[in-house]
Amino acid sequence: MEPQRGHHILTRLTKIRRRPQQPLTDFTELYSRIANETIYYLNLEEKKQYKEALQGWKALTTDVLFKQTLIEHSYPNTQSYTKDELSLQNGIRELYHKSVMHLERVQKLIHEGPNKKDLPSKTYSNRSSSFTRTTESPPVFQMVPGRMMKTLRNRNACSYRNAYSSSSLSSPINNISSKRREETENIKVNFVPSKPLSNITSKQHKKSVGHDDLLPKKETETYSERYMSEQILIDLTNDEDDHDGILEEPHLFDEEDSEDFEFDVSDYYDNFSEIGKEEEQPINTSKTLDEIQQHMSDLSVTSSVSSSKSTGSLKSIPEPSLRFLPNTAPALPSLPPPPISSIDRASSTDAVKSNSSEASTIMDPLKTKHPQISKLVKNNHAPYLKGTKSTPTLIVKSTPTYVTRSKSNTKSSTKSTASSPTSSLTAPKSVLQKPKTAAMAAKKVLNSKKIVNSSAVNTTKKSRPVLKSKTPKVSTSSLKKTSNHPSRPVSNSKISIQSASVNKKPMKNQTTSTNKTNRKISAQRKINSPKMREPKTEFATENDTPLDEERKNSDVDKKVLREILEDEIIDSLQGVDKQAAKQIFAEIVVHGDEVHWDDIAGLESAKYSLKEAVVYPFLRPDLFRGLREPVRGMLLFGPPGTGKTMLARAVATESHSTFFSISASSLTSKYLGESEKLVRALFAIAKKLSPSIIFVDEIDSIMGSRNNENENESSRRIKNEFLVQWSSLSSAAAGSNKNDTDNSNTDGNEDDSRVLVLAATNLPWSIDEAARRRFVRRQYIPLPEEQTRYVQLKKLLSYQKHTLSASDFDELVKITEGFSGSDITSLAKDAAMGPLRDLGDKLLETERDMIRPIGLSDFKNSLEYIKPSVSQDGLVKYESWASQFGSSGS
Ligand SMILES: Nc1ncnc2c1ncn2[C@@H]1O[C@H](COP(=O)(O)OP(=O)(O)OP(=O)(O)O)[C@@H](O)[C@H]1O
Repeated sequence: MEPQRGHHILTRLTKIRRRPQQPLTDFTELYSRIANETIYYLNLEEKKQYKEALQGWKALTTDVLFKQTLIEHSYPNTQSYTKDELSLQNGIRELYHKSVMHLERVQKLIHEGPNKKDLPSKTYSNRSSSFTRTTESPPVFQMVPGRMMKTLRNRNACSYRNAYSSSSLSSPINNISSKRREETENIKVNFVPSKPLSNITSKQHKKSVGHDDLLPKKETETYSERYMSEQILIDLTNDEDDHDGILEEPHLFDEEDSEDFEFDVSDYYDNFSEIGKEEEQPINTSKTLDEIQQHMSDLSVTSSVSSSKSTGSLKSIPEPSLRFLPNTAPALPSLPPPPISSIDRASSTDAVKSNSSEASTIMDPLKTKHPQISKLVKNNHAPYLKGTKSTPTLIVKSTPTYVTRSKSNTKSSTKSTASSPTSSLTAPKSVLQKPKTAAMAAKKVLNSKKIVNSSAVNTTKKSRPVLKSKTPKVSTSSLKKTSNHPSRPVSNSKISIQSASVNKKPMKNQTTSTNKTNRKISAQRKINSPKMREPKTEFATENDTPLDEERKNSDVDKKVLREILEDEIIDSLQGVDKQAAKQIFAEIVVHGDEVHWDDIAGLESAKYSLKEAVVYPFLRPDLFRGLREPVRGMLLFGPPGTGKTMLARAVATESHSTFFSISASSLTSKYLGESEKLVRALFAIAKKLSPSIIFVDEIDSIMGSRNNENENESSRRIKNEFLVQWSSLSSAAAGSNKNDTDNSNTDGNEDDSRVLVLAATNLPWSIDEAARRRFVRRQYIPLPEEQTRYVQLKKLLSYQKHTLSASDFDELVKITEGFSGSDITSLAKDAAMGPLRDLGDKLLETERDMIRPIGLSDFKNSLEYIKPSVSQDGLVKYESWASQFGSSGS
């Protein structure tokens, strides 16, 4: 028994250790915060301070969406969320929905309720968003972290003392009146994150799931009504837990607490729903619409809406169903724009165009900046945000499987639906999920989709499994939209090569895969299809033209395709850790900011080398075989700021290859063995998506000399794995055994060889010898020569007003001797500021055209403090290493 127990403990420990993320604390904090604010706004409602409450609910809903996105952005690996984390996440959503319901209710009361006279005249313009709060905040209920854990585990024993921290009270943010403090001081919060709001509701739902969900709902239903009638709240405990109630199980901690008044947020909510119903009066719908719009334009969180469009679409919607729509859409706080992949560029440009023409007025779920949110609101689906590291973007994902309340069912449904556990937890609502960031991968599929359509009949590789089998039928318009690289030469063989490139085996379960894909697509289509749409959605999109519909479908298709592709690729990789593969996908560089040869001044020799070594072989693989096979490694070395990274990016752009940008940190994991898995996954995916470039900036930090005694075990392992994988590229090519005359490309493995490790370093001498050997080409990128400096300066000033004559340029070229490309850019930027500096404060009033042009004097002034960053001594070292191991690339 003992050894067995020990084994179990070890297994658990290993699991814990390998868990790469821990969002529990963040979720706990967020949950605590929502609960606190909720209590406060409920108090306001109780006191009939509806305007303040409305502002609060709005701010809260917006804030929750934002915070949740941030958390999930930080912890994207939802699959490894623990039960507690999922429970909290679910609880957060539950409270969020309740907040939306209250928002509606309060709006209704403000505009149509009998208590208009109770409304305070005070306006709270600053409370339109939680990000600009300046007025009072709710009191803070301090959570004891351990207690939340206990609460979750012992769902029935969960009361919290309302503990105020003196600091929070004294802070301006939490500056509440002493009276209110007294009122709330005795409140104790009973956090039951996963507790269903009412058993009746759940039961009702259970009954209705089979048939009612397809029937049209009453037009007059509000978001809250719909939510109440449709929700399936996930409870990770079983039913009994709910029936037991708090009294049946003693409090496991702090018995003193139980003497105080206990407060259950959910109960409080429910009570308020009741109160709301009592207080509600029949509403004169005909006169309220404009009022609501007007009022919301004053109060709501900003969102981009075309007022004219909005009015148009609103008019087309029967009023009863509209009345609460405008206020239920959670407005997203402005987030940094995601890097736009070439795939999305067209659509995002459209979005930007349309948004720019729209006036910022009211929150209209039908015309928000975030169409997916509006779609969800239209469908009355609970919005759920997920963000990638860099793109807190939303996409709709259908979750066709219903989740029941039993543990086992929850598990099975998790398996059977999306990869993210949260997606199953929120079923049957549509889920907003993070987009996959494998933009390049998606591009390939989307491109290949085009090819499949056009060349499927002509393809010579009928026997090989082609991506067609994985590619769902999509509309031709979507295909047109997605082919953003018309000039990109993609061989017909590419598709089959891709699907068969790893392990040279046909893709498993070809039919299953097709079916799965089609199911996914059709599930998404169903959401969009008018048949499946619920009444509100139909009203909302009544005016949609077939083109709009087509566009929506194609957007959904693209997103689904991206997901499918990533899943397919990961599934098809054998011997590769799935988590590591997902992480590597996040490393794929999105071609948001392409660099072309012309953008780089000079460096002609380096450019030619790169073309010969990488670009031509990638574009004409048939010519580069046998003796002419392309190199597997190329090193760019030289002083900092000479354009090495630019060159690498230009190579990626010009060779139309998948570009992986890897740094030491992205391969380093503190968990034992994880780094090696990452390296293996990196090379496997690079082969799968070939032609690929694995670009390693500052390669010396990964591939430093192995003789270094200070090197730790982990980096040694990464290095060894990297070298092994790198070698496998060469052997794969050598194994292909092609000769120059063999022009057939039926082998299907040639793309494996189109993987290049491109690296850059400022310290070439510290690279390990084994790695140096693999860099067949070592290109020195020196400081720019006169001609290069001239070209660069000309380029930099080409879009600026300047008075520099040819002789001024000559002078500038002379005085910038020893400057790197980066130094010259800095100098030009600083000189361009000269005319603005002269203006001083007048800058604010001066018209753009009145600003004087840049002159030589500006450059001379800037030269006072912009100095060359590379020393002459350093240059000597580079040159001697270049003459010994490299080739010059000026
Ligand atoms: N040949 C060039 N043509 C145009 N711009 C250049 C050139 N070389 C450098 N620059 C400018 O310098 C900046 C830095 O270049 P880059 O990052 O490619 O240098 P690097 O050699 O990779 O530097 P480091 O070794 O420090 O990473 C570029 O963004 C660009 O503005």
